[in-house]
Amino acid sequence: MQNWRDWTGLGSEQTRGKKDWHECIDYQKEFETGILSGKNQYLDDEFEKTVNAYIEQLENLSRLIMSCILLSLDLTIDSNMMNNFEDNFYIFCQLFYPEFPAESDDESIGLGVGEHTDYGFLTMITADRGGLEIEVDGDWKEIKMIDDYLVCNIGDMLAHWSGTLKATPHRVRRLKGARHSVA
Ligand SMILES: O=C(O)CCC(=O)C(=O)O
Ligand SMILES: [Fe+2]
Repeated sequence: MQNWRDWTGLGSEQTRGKKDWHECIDYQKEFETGILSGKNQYLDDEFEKTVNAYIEQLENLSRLIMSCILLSLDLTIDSNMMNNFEDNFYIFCQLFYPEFPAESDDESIGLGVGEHTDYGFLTMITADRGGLEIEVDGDWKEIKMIDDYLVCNIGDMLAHWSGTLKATPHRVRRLKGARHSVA
């Protein structure tokens, strides 16, 4: 494991004391020095190009969404305001959820991902099938995954920074069959 830029095995991540039933590979914005320094690890050069092209698109989309959110908060968008979002940080996760073992009575295992809010500003999710649920007024609602669409969740930092927006509580339920997502 190099500064969390690596593979995390099944059950190594926990939410609320329960093992999450997924494995993941994390990539982060790279820094030369400091606590977040470290290099991402890619399968090969071609894969590195693909991942970075996708991340660049997500960064552009995030800035666009942030400018819409600023407008909705009645904030004047000037270049100073948007500069705050130039020097960004991201974590890009490829997640694999294997089929949940039907017979398992292991109480240490929770869900695909247990209930949580993300700690960042925005999270963009795409997946090859459903399973993601968000909490609305105390009920869990399944999010339908639609081809060519992304799900965008508000994270703790944006909730705190805006003072009015709410971070989206979400989870991934136990699944029959495998699921892949990127977030
Ligand atoms: O796989 C998903 O749909 C969501 C993953 C997630 O909540 C996370 O990585 O924080
Ligand atoms: Fe999340």
